[in-house]
Amino acid sequence: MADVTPGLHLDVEVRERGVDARFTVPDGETLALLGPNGTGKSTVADAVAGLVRPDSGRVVVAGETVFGGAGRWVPAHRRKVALLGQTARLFPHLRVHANVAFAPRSAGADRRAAAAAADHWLEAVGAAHLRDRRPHELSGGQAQRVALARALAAEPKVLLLDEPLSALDVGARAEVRSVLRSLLEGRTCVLITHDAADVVALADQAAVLEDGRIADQRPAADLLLSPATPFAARLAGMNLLPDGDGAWVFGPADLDLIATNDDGTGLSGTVVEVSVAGGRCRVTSSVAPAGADGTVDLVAELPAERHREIHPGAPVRLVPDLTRAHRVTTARRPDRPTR
Ligand SMILES: Nc1ncnc2c1ncn2[C@@H]1O[C@H](COP(=O)(O)OP(=O)(O)OP(=O)(O)O)[C@@H](O)[C@H]1O
Repeated sequence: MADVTPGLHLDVEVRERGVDARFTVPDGETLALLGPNGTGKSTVADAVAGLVRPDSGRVVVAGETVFGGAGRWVPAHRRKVALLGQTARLFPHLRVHANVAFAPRSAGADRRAAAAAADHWLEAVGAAHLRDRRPHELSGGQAQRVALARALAAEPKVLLLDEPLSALDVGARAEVRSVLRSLLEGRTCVLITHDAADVVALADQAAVLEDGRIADQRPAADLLLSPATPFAARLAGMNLLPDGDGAWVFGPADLDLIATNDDGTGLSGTVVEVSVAGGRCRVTSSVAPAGADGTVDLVAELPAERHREIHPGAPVRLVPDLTRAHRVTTARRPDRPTR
C-alpha cells in the first residue's frame, strides 16, 4: 500500500497565489483554517478539491494520493471531496429533493438509491419538509442546509466548508452551525471561517494561514485562548470565558467593569492594560475563571471618560452581559476518546 495517511494530508505550493502550506487533518476531525483576507485559504481548499493545480507537492485524501507523486492528478469529480461555499449554488430549475439526489446520481447510483439518499440527508439537516420547494422559495439558512445535504449525499471522504455561515443572518447562522455540529462528528473536514464561535463549536484543531503559510496549528480552543499570531489574537478579540464543557463568547462592548476591591457581582480580575482611542476606552483585565486552568484576558470597551477611574494593576469586578453572549460547547474535549 503506497499511502496509509487517513483523513487529509496536504503539502502544496501554488506560486501564483503565494501559497506554500502543509497540514494534516486526522481521520474524522475538523480543522478550522483561519487567516486574514487574501492569504490563500480558498486556494488551499481549491487545491484539495482539484479546482487548482499546485506547482508542486502532494494532496492525500483518505489514503489516496490525488495530486503529486509522478505527475498524479485525480480530477475533481473523482476525488471524494465535497466543497460548500458561502452560498448554496443549488440548481435553480430543480426542486430541493432533486438537487440533493443529483449528487449520488452523478456518482453512479440508480434513481431509487439516489432518492433514498436524498431523503436521508434532507432529514439529517432538518430540511425534509422543504423537499418540493424550488431554490428561490428557500431562505438563506434553508438553502445552505439543502446544499449541505447535497454535499453529504455524495458520500465525500473530505468535506470542505469555505465560510459556509458568513452570508447568513445571526439567527440562521446559529441554526446552521448547530446542524453542522452534529453532522461534522466523525467526518474529516476543513472549515474556513472568520468567526471564533465556529472555531470553538465545530473544530478540533485550528490553523492560522498567514502569507500563504501555516503560522500556527493547535487544538482549537487552545489556539484562541492563548493566541500566538496577531490574526488569532484579533480573532480572539471576542472574549472567550471558559465555563464547564464550553465557553461564553461575547464582544468587548458586552463586558462591564466596576473599579472596586469588594466582592460582589461578576468576576474578580486585575487590570492589565488601559487604552483610549476613537472615543472609547479599552480595558484588558486578567481573570481566573472557576474550574479553568490559569487565567484568561477579557477586554471591555467602555465610554472614554471611564479611563480616569481604571488603572493598570487595580482590582476590578467584571460583569459580562450573558444575555448577549453565545454559549458554545467546546467541540472535542481531550478526555473524549479519539477515533
Ligand atoms: N483565480 C485567481 N487567479 C489568480 N489569483 C487569484 C485567484 N483567486 C485568488 N487569487 C489570489 O490568490 C491569493 C489568495 O487568495 P484566496 O482567495 O485563496 O485567499 P483567502 O484567504 O481565501 O481570502 P478571503 O478570506 O478574502 O476569501 C490572493 O492574492 C488572491 O488575490
